[in-house]
Amino acid sequence: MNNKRKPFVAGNWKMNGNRSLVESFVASLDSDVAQHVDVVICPPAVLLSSFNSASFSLGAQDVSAQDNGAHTGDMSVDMFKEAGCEYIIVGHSERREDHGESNALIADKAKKVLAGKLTPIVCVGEPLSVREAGNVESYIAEQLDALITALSVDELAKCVIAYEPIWAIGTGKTASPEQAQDVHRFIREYFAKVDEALANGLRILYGGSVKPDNAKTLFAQADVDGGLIGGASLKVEDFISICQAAN
Ligand SMILES: O=C(CO)COP(=O)(O)O
Repeated sequence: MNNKRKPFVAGNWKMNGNRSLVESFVASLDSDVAQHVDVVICPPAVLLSSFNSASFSLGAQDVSAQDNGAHTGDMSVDMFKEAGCEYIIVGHSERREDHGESNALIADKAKKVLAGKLTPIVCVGEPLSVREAGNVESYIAEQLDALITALSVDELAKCVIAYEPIWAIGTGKTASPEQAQDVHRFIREYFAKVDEALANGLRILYGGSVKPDNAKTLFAQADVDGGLIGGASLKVEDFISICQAAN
């Protein structure tokens, strides 16, 4: 963690949670937790309207790349904005896998989110086979290239990047702090080739089996600016300890 960049912790509830979980978060997550950390909860879209708290921000888990129209089941940036979202996750590996989302589509989505003046949290990360073959950097570079091609330097500077190795998501196999730092450094250096100031200011989150007992060492890495938390963001005490670890 670098003290020039404000720490950031986002909880991605995925397809989990209900109104009673929302209530426990609103009751327990007070503004002390979010004093020095940007705290975001990304619940399923239907739960967004149940949140009423000024202590943390809201995010969506995905968005359409279209403005409106005949796209059954999709939701637009404007809709999420009206529902109180400040952030939208795009390119999560589960969206890439379950819905065949391409790097180009994800870059379009990020551009649309920025046009609506919200912040995209853009996910990248490799499957185990790519890591075992020693191709992590070229794989991540290809994911970043689509974004760098579609967005201006000013737009890129407004993004948050999340590195989520697929083999670490929901598996309990967290990347070691060194593995996380190696890829985070690579990502920052890759952006530095575009623009140094952009790279220095960019917040890069780690995601993949972050828990209260490993958060502190992960967040202590120089290029890890916080986390994107799945399973542990469904337990309010665990999520609070992870936010505290980022403080
Ligand atoms: O995919 C993730 C967050 O977006 C990480 O999930 P887990 O924390 O459950 O591994």
